[in-house]
Order: sequence, then structure tokens, then C-alpha cells
Amino acid sequence: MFELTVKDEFAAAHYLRDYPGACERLHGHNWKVEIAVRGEKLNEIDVLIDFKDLKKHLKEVLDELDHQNLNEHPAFQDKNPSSENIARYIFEKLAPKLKPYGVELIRVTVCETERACASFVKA
Ligand SMILES: Nc1nc2c(c(=O)[nH]1)N=C([C@H](O)[C@H](O)COP(=O)(O)OP(=O)(O)OP(=O)(O)O)CN2
Ligand SMILES: [Zn+2]
Repeated sequence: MFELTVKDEFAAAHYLRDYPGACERLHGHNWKVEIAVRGEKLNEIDVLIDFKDLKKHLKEVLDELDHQNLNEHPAFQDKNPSSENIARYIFEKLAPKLKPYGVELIRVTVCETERACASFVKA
């Protein structure tokens, strides 16, 4: 079994409704995102999936979040745009895009800072 990861980032504003502190006020982060896929079969040039394709599809998903107020995004109308929910949103958008390549998305990790990250992992 092989596992690949690629990274990208996006910048956005958010606030956490009902948060007991400063994060209840609008503020921004440069979120760093890492995704991991796995699969068994290498293709005819001996790669699982081209990093370029992985990065392209991740970017498509992140472009929808980049430079947005995430609290105004349809995905976060009834739930907070926490790192946890952002990771799950990216996972759910990205997983179907990668299926045709024969790889499985297994983890999306979203970091608000170098010291604070949340992952959504395949059950
Ligand atoms: N589990 C989570 N906890 C928090 C989240 C989150 O998404 N998931 N988000 C926040 C806020 O977004 C806040 O902006 C981040 O707070 P904090 O980590 O305290 O950020 P600081 O810049 O103050 O970092 P320090 O390391 O404390 O300097 C809060 N919690
Ligand atoms: Zn925040």
C-alpha cells in the first residue's frame, strides 16, 4: 500500500459563534492544508497518482474558500467554520474527485497555525 500527501494553503476570515473568547470576533488565518491518499496499484509510469493531479484538485476545492468570509459560505450557515468542520468540508468535496484515479482520500489536515491543526479522517 502506498500513501501520498500534498499540501496547499488558503487565506480566509471566520469567527466561531458562541466561542467564549476573542475567536468569536471576525479574524483571519492562513490555513495550511495537507491531504493524504492511499492506494495499491501504481500506473504504467509507476506512480500512484500524479502529484500534479492531486494538487490541481485540492486547489479547485480551496479556491472556493480562499479570500472568503467562511461564515458567509453556504457550507457554514448552520455550523461553525472551525478547523474541524473545514477539514470535513474539504474531505467531502475532494473525495469524489479522486475516486476516478483509483486512490482513496484518507485524511485532510487543516492547520490554523503551526501549533494548531485538525484532521478529518476516513472512518
Ligand atoms: N478545536 C478547535 N479549537 C479552536 C478552533 C478550532 O477551529 N478548533 N479555532 C479557534 C479560533 O479560530 C482561534 O482563531 C484560534 O485560537 P488560538 O489557537 O488560541 O490562536 P492564537 O493565534 O491565539 O494562537 P496561540 O497559539 O494561542 O498564540 C480557537 N480554538
Ligand atoms: Zn480562528
